[in-house]
Amino acid sequence: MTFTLTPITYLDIILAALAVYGITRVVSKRSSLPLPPGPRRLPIIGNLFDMPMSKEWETFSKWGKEYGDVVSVTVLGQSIVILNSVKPAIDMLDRSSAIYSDRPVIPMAGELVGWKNIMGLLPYADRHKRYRRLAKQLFGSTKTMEAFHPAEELETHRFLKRLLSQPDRLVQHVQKTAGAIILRITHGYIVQEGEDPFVTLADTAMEQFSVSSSNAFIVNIVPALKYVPQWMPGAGFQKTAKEWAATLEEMVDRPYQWVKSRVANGTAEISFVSNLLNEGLGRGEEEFEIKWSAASLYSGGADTTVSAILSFFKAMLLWPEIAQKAQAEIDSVIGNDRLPTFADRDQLPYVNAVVLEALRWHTVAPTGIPHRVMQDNIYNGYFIPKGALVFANIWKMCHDPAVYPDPMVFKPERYLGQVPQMNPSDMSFGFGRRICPGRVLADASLFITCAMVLAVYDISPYTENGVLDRPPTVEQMPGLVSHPNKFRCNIKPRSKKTLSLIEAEDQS
Ligand code: HEM
Repeated sequence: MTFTLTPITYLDIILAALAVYGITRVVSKRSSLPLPPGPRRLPIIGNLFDMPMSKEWETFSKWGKEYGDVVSVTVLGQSIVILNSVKPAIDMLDRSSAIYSDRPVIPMAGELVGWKNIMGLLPYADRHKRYRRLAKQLFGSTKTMEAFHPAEELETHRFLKRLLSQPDRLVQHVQKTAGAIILRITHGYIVQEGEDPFVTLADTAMEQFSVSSSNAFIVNIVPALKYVPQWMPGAGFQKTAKEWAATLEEMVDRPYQWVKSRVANGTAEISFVSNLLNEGLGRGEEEFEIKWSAASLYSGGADTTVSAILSFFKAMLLWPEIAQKAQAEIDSVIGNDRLPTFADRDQLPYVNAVVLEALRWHTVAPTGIPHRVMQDNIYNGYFIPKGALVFANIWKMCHDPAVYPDPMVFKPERYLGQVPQMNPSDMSFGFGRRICPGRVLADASLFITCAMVLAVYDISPYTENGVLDRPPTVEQMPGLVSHPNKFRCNIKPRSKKTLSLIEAEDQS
């Protein structure tokens, strides 16, 4: 796919700076209290040139060392507050969630393409609360999630089979399985082997989201440009926005119509959408909210789960002794006549600790999604202005040596024994009223994948023409959702017995 982007020039930046100059002055005069500390601001542009172009969490962590756990910068009049430890994140985003739960407006992705209707970008208002209520009914707790355990087990078994037939396509299989599980739960849809039309559509729309929410589009820096008509020179982004809006609409509507027709003829599987339609919902506004909240779950859940599962594979490659310890636990609890299931979970403390460590070691959403402050506020003597964007530096929280000694080492033992270290689920899924609504599903997917994969496969260094690969480097790639950097590995059945478990007919 090719994208036409509008390059940003210094003139653009200066224009944007002048446009917001007035706002800066108003904000800075609103309180006599100081903003939280941070790097020195220049007149008008503030910290524009201090802002990292990617991997923000690294710069944010450096600032944290210099200025403390609550840091602030200003970019073209926009205040940005960075929280580098759990305490201020809980104080502000959880305890004061009534005023810390809005989201920023992203002109290109949100307004022009239409992603503003997705849960993650909705303003904090009634519609957002209704979406969340719907999602909570579905998988708000381990109990409600139980209805979907058979589907999770079945799809993960299909994943094992795909790995057997094409072990070199790990990333594609993980992507397919994550999409398959969510589409099954939200729409009762079973993905096709090979290319699946709904998965392809969703992946295209997500790719477009990633570009349209970046500063590659100047309209994201100068929002007033969104009013420029399409025929004006330089307004090519309006045409792109129209095309991408059509993809998004299709991604939201097609799977919904698919379920609707099955509910009408009585052949729909149990799912988020079919449950709601069977309850008699689905007219006008309700229909809009059902289909957009279902699509929100796909867009929030597919890529994040992929990142977490890939990091698990990489960790098992780098720390084979940990994989062996987990395998010994699985063998002693389950034997090797069947695959693990959710019913075994309580008897597998070490595997559960591997799941937690995978979540911490590689931080899937290193800076979360920014929250926007809805009212002026004071925190520890600092002024937090209305409209400020608050980033939780989740990467730092998960790699703080004071909380997790040797933070780059994968050590599931951290969570076992008399004095376990902090549970990384407490921060990995964000905070307050915006906390990830898919966290119970994410945890379930991670557990069943780790348990089933370890039960039947050995993960070892890749060999090409008899030459062993060197251990992969450990790096988090840029992005709101960060994947581990590329690596390859051998994935082989542990024994003839486990091979027969992989090849067996589906259990569920
Ligand atoms: C390992 C997997 C996952 C991680 C680490 C993760 C992490 C996060 C984080 C950090 C946020 C931002 C929270 C905040 O603003 O404070 C978030 C939001 C969100 N997540 Fe997840 N997530 C994961 C899986 C999922 C899954 C499986 C789903 C859906 C099925 C999902 C759906 C969402 C949605 C819809 C939001 C937006 C919530 C809102 O704005 O109200 N996520 N997630």
